[in-house]
Amino acid sequence: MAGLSIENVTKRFGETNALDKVSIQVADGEFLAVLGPSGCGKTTLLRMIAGFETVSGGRISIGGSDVSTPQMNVPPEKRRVGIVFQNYALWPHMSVAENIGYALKVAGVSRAEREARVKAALALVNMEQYGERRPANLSGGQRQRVALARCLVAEPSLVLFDEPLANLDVHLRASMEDEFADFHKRTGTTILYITHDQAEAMALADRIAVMDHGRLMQLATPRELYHEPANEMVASFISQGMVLPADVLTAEKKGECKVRVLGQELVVRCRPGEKPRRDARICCRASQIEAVKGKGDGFDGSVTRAVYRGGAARIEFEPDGAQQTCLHFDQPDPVSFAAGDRARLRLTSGWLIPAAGEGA
Ligand SMILES: Nc1ncnc2c1ncn2[C@@H]1O[C@H](COP(=O)(O)OP(=O)(O)OP(=O)(O)O)[C@@H](O)[C@H]1O
Repeated sequence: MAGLSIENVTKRFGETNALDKVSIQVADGEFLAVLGPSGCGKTTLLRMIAGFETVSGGRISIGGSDVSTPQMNVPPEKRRVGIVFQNYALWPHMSVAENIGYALKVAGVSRAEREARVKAALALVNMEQYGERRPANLSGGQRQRVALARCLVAEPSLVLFDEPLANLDVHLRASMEDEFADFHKRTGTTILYITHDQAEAMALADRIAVMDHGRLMQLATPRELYHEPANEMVASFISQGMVLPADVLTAEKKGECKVRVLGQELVVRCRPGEKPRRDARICCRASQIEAVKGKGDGFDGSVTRAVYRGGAARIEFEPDGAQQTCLHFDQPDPVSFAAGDRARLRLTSGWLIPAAGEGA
């Protein structure tokens, strides 16, 4: 297996900057997810790593050797990059074993070696007993495992997953997530996993690269993305974080500072070196909002929506004088809030979003 280095990569399609100076280092054996909304450049990045697309600027190297620069492009078949697509593209008239061994056959690998490698690849995805089956007689999850085995048989230096679970139903997705995680643990394969599903990325990846409009917004562990988003996009994209205007009142001390938000003063976590400033933003989570009884510290407003979801209700709330701001939190049973109710809320904590330009 090998590491992957993406350095300052830019891709232009006419006027469109599909990727803009993206840099991502994937360590040998790491599982890295690339996450972002539709059109953020995920597929373009994957196609460039695989060699199907040239780079306009920057450099891509695999295992320390350059494979893409504006001057040269190592062809896909010479990169030893495996790809698992969302549509498995298995040959229906071939058995599972034939599907997996086909590329080896075309490459002139002897029958004995082919059989041994197909058997080993089937074992890697826990499909030893299915070699003689036709793809039509497999479940969606099993087909995806065959597609993975077919990619592994070529002994790739890294494996790219292109939204591999997008076609599966919810239950199967969950069990395939477990299988992929297990597979990664067993084999130590370097994996770059493209998805727009953040739950999937969080469940699987060591680190996640969040992209938006062709730019890398933040590259961090799932926990860090959730607790310490580097900018407003990541704060609101990951787990529906709420972004609220704030004034920073005190300088950072022991990773915290005092802010004023919606008229309430509170202490939030922050990066080292933060200084008092106006027009800042904090990110807060549903679990950091609570109802206040009486006239304690907090802010008044109206409940705009209460949706019961079994065991708890999601309450949406508009603070007085802040029409653009919608807060949401969960109220466990017994649910008392209803649309139209007046209420007083307070924030219990939050994260001060670094000022623009402070980097990911
Ligand atoms: N061949 C092309 N010619 C022109 N523009 C392109 C081409 N391929 C991609 N783009 C543009 O580049 C941007 C990034 O597209 P890309 O397909 O990489 O996004 P994505 O994140 O994979 O989106 P999705 O999740 O919807 O597949 C988009 O604005 C897209 O319209």
